[in-house]
Amino acid sequence: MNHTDDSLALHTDKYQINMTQAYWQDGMQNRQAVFEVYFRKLPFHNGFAVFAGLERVIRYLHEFRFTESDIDYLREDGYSEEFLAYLRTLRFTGTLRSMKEGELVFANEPIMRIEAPLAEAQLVETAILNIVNYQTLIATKAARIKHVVGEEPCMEFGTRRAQELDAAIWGTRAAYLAGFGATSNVRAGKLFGIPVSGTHAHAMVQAYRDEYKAFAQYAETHKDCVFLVDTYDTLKSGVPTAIQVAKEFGDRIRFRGIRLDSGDLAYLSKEARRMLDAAGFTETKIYASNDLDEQTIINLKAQGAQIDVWGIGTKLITAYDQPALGAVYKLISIEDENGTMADTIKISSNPEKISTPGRKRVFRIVNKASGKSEGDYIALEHEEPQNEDHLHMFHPVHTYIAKFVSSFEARELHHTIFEDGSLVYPIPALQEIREFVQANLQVLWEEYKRTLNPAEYPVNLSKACWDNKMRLIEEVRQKVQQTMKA
Ligand SMILES: Nc1ncnc2c1ncn2[C@@H]1O[C@H](COP(=O)(O)OP(=O)(O)OP(=O)(O)O)[C@@H](O)[C@H]1O
Ligand SMILES: O=P(O)(O)OC[C@H]1O[C@H](OP(=O)(O)OP(=O)(O)O)[C@H](O)[C@@H]1O
Ligand SMILES: O=C(O)c1cccnc1
Repeated sequence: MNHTDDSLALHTDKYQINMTQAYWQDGMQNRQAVFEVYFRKLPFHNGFAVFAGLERVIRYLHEFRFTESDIDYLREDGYSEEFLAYLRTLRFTGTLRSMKEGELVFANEPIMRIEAPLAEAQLVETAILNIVNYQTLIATKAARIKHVVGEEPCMEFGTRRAQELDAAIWGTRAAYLAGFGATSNVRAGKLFGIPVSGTHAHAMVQAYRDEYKAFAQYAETHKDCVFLVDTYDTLKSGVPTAIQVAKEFGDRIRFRGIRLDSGDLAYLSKEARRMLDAAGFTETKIYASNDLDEQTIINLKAQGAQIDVWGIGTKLITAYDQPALGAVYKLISIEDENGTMADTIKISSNPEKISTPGRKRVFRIVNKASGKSEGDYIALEHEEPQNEDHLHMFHPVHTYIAKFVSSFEARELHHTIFEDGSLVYPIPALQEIREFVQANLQVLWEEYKRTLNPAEYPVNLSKACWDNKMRLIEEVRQKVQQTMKA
């Protein structure tokens, strides 16, 4: 490395810096700009996503600055001294409104809203999307897996397969937040207080060239023992040897379990259970791992597998079946040359992809009688849906799909995190976020939670928000027509 890696300011796409340069040269850099973060499609065909990444976004914005090494590097790239001097002064001075980490989020609703001088808001886009896309994706995958597992513990085993070090660490945190119970990554334990636990690998049995010696040595050195029983022959050698060592060591160890890591996990777990029970080890748990995900787990359960603890690595930490969430960062409002805010829109031939202009608030409309959510309601900044007796909720594209809701609680989902550059939000403990996820899931009807073909959760626009969108679409249409005539 030629330069010290002492900041994340350059963790951005070059075009952000180039746009910033254009704004700065034009004197536009301090115009207030409002951007929103949202995705258009839920990952894994799931019925909801679990938002994760806020804590890291907070750290990033808090520390945002171009260091001398960043400036030196940009100088080599030919940027002018005047522009570099300007970059050196930049800090995040804006306002961030965001959903809390652990909030359930759906397609086409703003997760975050960044309101800042244009240059700042533009420069932070890439890192914010990088963080939110990955962490939300993994938290959602973890929630899917946890949903099919149910009450049994899930352990995160993915570090060796993760897309490098950061992904392992923050992915583990996302998995824990969404309901996993422990990780094998010791550094994640140190950094975030996640419970760390583990068994042992085939290498240990191979190193001793003998299962008995390996298990016995493990038992000599550890009170809690989980023996990996599939190195040679699970039922003929692994399980009997584990039982033998456990009997020999008696009270000197706690024989917590055995781990199965290959072969037919349903058959082997049932046989192993029978053998452990027959030997009196009815409390000893059966751990299973080997490329597990929600599909294999559903299948194993359907076969009556006797698995008590699930170790899940590759398919979780890499979001194997959908390796990217497509959250975007879109400009929704910008200060014009007269100092007034003007809403902006991005048109698409696909109506679902047309952005929704203007500063907005998102509410979860919870039916007071059932305690369940009727859907999310996106309103313009000044609106107070809570004050309405009957809320008209209609589909933003197919507007005839509509209902009136009464006796509801409109829970606002955005919170102020930074106010004019100051952090005003107390970052919650990870444990609290974990509990928040479970409480949020309680509010969702089961129809939205099933992993296969879930029902589509309503995300509606208020009439005022919808009208504003239609007004801008018409404005753009007229502008395009005038351009064509000219
Ligand atoms: N009873 C089962 N029903 C459905 N899937 C299973 C069952 N048992 C195991 N699996 C899954 O099938 C896949 C089998 O993996 P693989 O082909 O690598 O076989 P293996 O026995 O694990 O071999 P290896 O020794 O190379 O690990 C894994 O994803 C595993 O989780
Ligand atoms: O299967 P995952 O969900 O990724 O869980 C982690 C895997 O990592 C370990 O073995 P590794 O894959 O390194 O080697 P092995 O399976 O060939 O023993 C462990 O035994 C699991 O199988
Ligand atoms: O502790 C384990 O059993 C473990 C840890 C990482 C990967 N696979 C298994």
